[in-house]
Amino acid sequence: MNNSERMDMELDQTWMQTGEVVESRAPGKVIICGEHAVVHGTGAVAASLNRYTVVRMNRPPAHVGDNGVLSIHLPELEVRLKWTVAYLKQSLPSLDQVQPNPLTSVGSENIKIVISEFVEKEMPRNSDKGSIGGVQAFLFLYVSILGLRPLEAVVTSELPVGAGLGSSAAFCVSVSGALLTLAGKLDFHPQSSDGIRWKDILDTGLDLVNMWAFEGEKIIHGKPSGVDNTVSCYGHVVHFKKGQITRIDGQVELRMLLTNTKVSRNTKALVAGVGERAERHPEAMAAVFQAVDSISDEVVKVLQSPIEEATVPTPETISQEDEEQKAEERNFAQSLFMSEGMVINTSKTDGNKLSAPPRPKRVHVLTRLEELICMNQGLLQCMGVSHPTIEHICQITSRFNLCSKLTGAGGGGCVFTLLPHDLKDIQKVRHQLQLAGFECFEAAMGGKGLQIGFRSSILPSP
Ligand SMILES: Nc1ncnc2c1ncn2[C@@H]1O[C@H](COP(=O)(O)OP(=O)(O)OP(=O)(O)O)[C@@H](O)[C@H]1O
Ligand SMILES: C[C@@](O)(CCO)CC(=O)[O-]
Ligand SMILES: [Mg+2]
Repeated sequence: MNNSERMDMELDQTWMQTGEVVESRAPGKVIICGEHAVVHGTGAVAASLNRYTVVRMNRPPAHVGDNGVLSIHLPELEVRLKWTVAYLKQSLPSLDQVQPNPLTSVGSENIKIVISEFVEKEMPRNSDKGSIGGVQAFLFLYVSILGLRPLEAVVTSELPVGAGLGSSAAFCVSVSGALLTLAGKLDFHPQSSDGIRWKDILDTGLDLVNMWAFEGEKIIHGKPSGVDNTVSCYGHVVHFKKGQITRIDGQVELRMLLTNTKVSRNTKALVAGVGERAERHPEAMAAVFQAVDSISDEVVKVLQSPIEEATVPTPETISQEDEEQKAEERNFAQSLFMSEGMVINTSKTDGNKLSAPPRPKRVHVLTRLEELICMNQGLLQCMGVSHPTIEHICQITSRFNLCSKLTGAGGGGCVFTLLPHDLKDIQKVRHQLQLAGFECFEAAMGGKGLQIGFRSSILPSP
């Protein structure tokens, strides 16, 4: 039985009441470039992934009152919890007295402390930190947005948890989306573009979801930049810097392979580790972050450039251009020829003149992107967040002239490999990765963000 069938069965068995049933789905993400540095204020480019976390919530009818229960089922964490509302009110008196205000997160810090103490007390002693963090984030969002009311929730996911694909953000976004829908705070586009099941949310509502999801991410992550929840919420490919987002409607369609190292890691610890390294070596790390920022800027330019191929300059074309442009292009051309195994005879270069290549060479924009991705992987090594398994995957894919880098927090998790459109032997690459013990899958980037689905009679009027 797959996840969705399991959820359906569960819903049908337990939720056949007349209450409201809402579904919410939020995508995972890949970071094309800029992770970690983005926490320190530089830019990152990220895209939503066609894999989702889905929440189903049932709010029983009002007459159920305090005899109703709050039940949370998180199958990915093997967590099932249930309390009567009466018990919650008795255990959390300070929260019972506050009227929830879904429109602002002011005052959240106090609620977080109360919830954290409650979860420590209620969860089994041997619970792992991941489960505790997930339950804390859920309860915090529930109390803040809906208050202490009966609710049944199941959260399943197509994303590997804790593997760099933004599972924590998809969790926070989908939970916030469902709760805000039940609280009546979201408005929907009259025409749903995904059939009757999924509705798109108007932007003001998405801003609200993103604000709450960020608060949830803080509980799981410690110090998130906000890039993961933003991409999961709004979807598409975005450039993110200091909370500012710019959607990139690029010309270049990206294909990628994701390989899971299966090495478990924790984003909170990795982000903290980079922060400590930055404190030990402030200047060196500032330079590393600055280099990542330049890479992100260039990735944006490449993604927005026309699909037609760029021409690598010949000596004739160079002589027509200004000096600065010449130097930049010469370096780029040299690095390309070198990476293709061609020998550059530097003695033949004369000042700004490039030794003549055999013939004018045309370079696809994807080649530039690949090079930037490799550079970013090198800088992530400098930050101390790579891992031998990540390096191993990079080596395997480089045998096929493919470029890979970690995505997300690193330290294990998933590696992302850019696939050229004309790549014919993808099966060979996959086979080599599988022989080395890795699991991989092809995924699409840049789809929609959060969407809401309704069951029964509560479809919003068009
Ligand atoms: N489906 C889920 N159900 C419950 N909790 C989840 C779920 N998905 C993620 N989480 C919470 O998020 C934590 C994993 O988040 P973490 O940030 O470490 O990894 P990630 O988000 O998958 O990767 P990255 O942040 O690098 O993109 C889990 O331990 C859990 O607390
Ligand atoms: C490592 C990090 O940069 C990305 C995790 O997907 C953390 C963050 O931005 O919050
Ligand atoms: Mg995360």
